[in-house]
Amino acid sequence: MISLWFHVPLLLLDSSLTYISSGIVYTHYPSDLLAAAWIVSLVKFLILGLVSLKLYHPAWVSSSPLYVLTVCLTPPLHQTLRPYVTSHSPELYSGLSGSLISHITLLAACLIWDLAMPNKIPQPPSGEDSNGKEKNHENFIRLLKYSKPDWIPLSVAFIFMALALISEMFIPYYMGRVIDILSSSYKETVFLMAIFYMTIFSITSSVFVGCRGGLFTLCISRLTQRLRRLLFRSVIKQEIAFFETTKTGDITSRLSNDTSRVSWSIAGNVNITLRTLVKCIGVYSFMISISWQLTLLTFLSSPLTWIIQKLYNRYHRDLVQKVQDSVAKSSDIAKEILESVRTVHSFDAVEIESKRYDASLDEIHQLQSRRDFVRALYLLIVNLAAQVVMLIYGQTLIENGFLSSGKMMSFILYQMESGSYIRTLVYMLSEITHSTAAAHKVFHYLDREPQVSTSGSYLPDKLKGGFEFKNVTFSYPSRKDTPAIQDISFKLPPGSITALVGPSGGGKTTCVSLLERFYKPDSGEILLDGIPIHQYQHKYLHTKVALVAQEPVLFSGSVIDNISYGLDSAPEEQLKEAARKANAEAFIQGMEKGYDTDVGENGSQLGAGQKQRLAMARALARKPKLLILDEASSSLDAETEHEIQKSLSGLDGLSLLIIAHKLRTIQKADQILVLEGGRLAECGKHEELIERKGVYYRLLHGHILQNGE
Ligand SMILES: Nc1ncnc2c1ncn2[C@@H]1O[C@H](COP(=O)(O)OP(=O)(O)OP(=O)(O)O)[C@@H](O)[C@H]1O
Repeated sequence: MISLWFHVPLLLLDSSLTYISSGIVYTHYPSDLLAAAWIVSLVKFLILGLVSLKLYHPAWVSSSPLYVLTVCLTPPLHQTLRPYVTSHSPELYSGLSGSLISHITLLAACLIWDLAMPNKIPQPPSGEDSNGKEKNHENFIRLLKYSKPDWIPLSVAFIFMALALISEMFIPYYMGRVIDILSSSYKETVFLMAIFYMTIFSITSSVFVGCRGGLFTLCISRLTQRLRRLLFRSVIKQEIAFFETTKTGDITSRLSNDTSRVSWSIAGNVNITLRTLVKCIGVYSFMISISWQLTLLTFLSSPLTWIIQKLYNRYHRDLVQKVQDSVAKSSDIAKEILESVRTVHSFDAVEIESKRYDASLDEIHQLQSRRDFVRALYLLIVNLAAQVVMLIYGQTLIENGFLSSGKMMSFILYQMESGSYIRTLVYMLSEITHSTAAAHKVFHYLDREPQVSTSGSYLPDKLKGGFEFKNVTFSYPSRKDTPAIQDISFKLPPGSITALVGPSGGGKTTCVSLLERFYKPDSGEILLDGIPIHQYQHKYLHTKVALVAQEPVLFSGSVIDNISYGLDSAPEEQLKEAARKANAEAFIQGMEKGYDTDVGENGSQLGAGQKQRLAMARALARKPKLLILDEASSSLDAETEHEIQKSLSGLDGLSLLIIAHKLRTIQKADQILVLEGGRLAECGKHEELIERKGVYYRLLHGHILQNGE
């Protein structure tokens, strides 16, 4: 369990280092054993930390630098706390005994931990983790590339950032000078100069900060917009199955939350990280120039801050993820309820649904409160830890005349800033990689290729319009093991009328979806004039096959906008002609603004029959070769239905594929295809099928009994 190759070299190196460095430091600095102990531990940490990285550490030591840090911190911490606990003053450790004590204590602690909680032993990083880090790195580079078009405003922003930092850094320095002037011999000109410089640096830093902030915000919003545009284009072209297996909430959350998160990670977080890094360097230079001893003490507290920050980051990140998930869940619930508001009302479930939404809001609130509480606690601990040690030691330096109170004041101001910079740096370094995890989700959609290819390029000069299903079998992606249709073959000759009938679940809609290329057949082929439909140019095919669904979707906008939907340019006369054929002209002209009347969101200002006729006009406006009417006349009265059929049958070369439950309307069809259980059960004319007394006969018989027709 205990790896000799890890512990023995560390122990030997530790004791030799303690021996040598103690000798040097204590001889040069005999008056303060405590400070010397901390300096020795810092030196040891730097050397041992580097060496330990090269040693293979046992599985139960989660990280070798952490192990070394604990070993190095134990002696000076012991020395610091000793006077308070035992009233003995700090004393010199001999090299080997000091190291042995800390190593043995730590080993014992590890063993007890190991025996008490074997499952909590951290595992060495797996290949998957390092892969993940690599991926994050790649994502980060890719994001940088997306920011390339903004390189000019970004560069200017960085220049403003540097100028703002330089100005900011002089402010605490001049504050200290003011205090020194006030507490020693007061000279008005010197005092006024110090105040003047302070004012100038304050003003310039504010101006530069404003310019920098404005430019960064501009770049962030431009990047967000760029990502959203690309993502939307990529998502919208995916095949229908993608939308069936992916929640809409998931997609909208990628579009709204993740894209802006990603932009922040690149422009925002990189800005903050660089700014903090430069500030850190500047602040520490000023601090060293004031007192190197105090600066060293601050450095020593930095690892502690670092560990606390690391732990906090991990916990905080999980919480933030949970908050995001619960927000997405809550908006999914709201969306679902609002979309089915009619059902909610008709079942009088308003109260139940309101409570369901309330519960989701409560969950968000609880998680957010927990996140804020943890943050407050963490800030308290971190600030206390850093300040106390430094203040005690600073007081000793002032008493011994090594430091003026003004300089101490400047130092405190710098030190307060430095602590927050270190925390920000650690936070940001992990936040950048973490935000690129959001980028990973965005890129996943961005890089996704539609499973149903839209790359066909065949554009015939002339099209007869004969469709054919050849041994087509298909199962939906969500039900791979149950085929929706099996080995179906039939032909739709140009200019013919075909009816698809059959019991519910027989596979009628599936055939239509395959014709529309919403899905790709698992086997078999669908041909148009003898050529597989996937070889035709996507847009061309969709002008030749038009669908009118039972509940057509209209878009907010005018009547004419809806009829011309998806057509790049179509003469107005062609659109009106389509409206006439769909028997829609009379009701359109009866409306206040005629063709310019707004139909409302999803055509809410139209009745069901009007919507169907408008959808039919939209389909006819593209001059299709095959018009699919999926229960498309269910909301029409018999007279309108008859009118439409009459005008459609007059269209040269147009084939009709009618899915109808009203079997009366299809009796004149050239062929009737009966689908049952995903198979083609019967095929023929109405009279032939009646004679056969099969599925169609049973369906018709049942239908007559039901409707009394
Ligand atoms: N999106 C889908 N995902 C998974 N299975 C589906 C999907 N759509 C339909 N199915 C299944 O495929 C089979 C054929 O369904 P289809 O909708 O094509 O039948 P239909 O004859 O049009 O029925 P109806 O007359 O009720 O509309 C059914 O078993 C159905 O449950």
